[in-house]
Amino acid sequence: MRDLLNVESLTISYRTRDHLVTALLEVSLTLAQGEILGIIGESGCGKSTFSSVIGKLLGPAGVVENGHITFGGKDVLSFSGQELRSYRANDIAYVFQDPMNTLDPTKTIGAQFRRLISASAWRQKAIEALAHVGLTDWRRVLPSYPHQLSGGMAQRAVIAMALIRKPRLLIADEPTAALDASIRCSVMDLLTAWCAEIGSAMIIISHDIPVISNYCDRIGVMYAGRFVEIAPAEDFIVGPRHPYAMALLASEPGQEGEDAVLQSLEGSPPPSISRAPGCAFADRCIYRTAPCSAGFPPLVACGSSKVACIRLGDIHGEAAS
Ligand SMILES: Nc1ncnc2c1ncn2[C@@H]1O[C@H](COP(=O)(O)OP(=O)(O)OP(=O)(O)O)[C@@H](O)[C@H]1O
Repeated sequence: MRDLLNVESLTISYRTRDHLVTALLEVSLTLAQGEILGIIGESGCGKSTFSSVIGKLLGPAGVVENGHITFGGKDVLSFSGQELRSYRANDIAYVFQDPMNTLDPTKTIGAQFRRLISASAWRQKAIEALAHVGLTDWRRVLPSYPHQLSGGMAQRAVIAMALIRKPRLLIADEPTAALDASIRCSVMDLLTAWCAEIGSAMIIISHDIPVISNYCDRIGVMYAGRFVEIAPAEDFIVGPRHPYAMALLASEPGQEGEDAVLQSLEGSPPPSISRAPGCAFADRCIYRTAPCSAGFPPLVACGSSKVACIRLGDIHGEAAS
């Protein structure tokens, strides 16, 4: 499969009143056309920064200190004016956690579709898009204001608006976290089915590991501003390699051992992302040794995965290739 997105050595900070706060450190990743990548990691590890910068949506405090992003071979960070507008309108789309923050509360759903589609056939296209996400009662939905819809209906309308222009990449940041548990699967089903139909790649950010493992081709685990493991979903779910990924998975309900006791992930991520040498997870890692503090391990191939840990051979009895 051809590459759609290429992120190379990306380092990003936020400017605060008196200093720079690091958010991403030397992050590299490739996404193929049509591929679904899930990103997991505790709060503050850089997931939202990573997803925002792909759309050049960092905001005025964000500083790209280093690195490149190419999308379809074009240099995203150099986009401005019409080129940036066209990229955001046609190539990528976002679905965020809370549909009420995405939709304009002062306009009906119909008016919001009309703003998106300039063609005179906007109504028919909107009806078809709503049907795609299971909202067949368009006579009710189109004249409704967002607050007149349930959370699930509003998120389906957001998905319809995101996919109606057939983006090449959809970024879904916690797309079902604000929805009732009973409809999460159906919303994920329709989101991924529609992306597959139009050949759109997806990046799904979620704290929900079962969701990520069910729907994604690959899983990227972030810790303190870096990817520490990137693995095919089916390999990851049966055997994560990085100690942080192992601990994350072991702390998931359903992963209790024979004693029926769920392991907890001790400690918490660093309050701010440090650029000091050494593995950022070492403080919490049961496998740490003195060399872990010497320099950050790069992501290296390990079977079909990439893992950033110098203790891989000792932990799993296998050498990184
Ligand atoms: N506007 C900002 N100004 C200063 N620091 C910021 C800003 N936005 C994010 N950060 C910092 O950048 C780092 C990465 O944050 P980011 O929001 O990308 O993480 P995240 O993994 O998405 O977290 P969450 O799961 O809570 O959304 C954190 O240390 C965070 O405090």
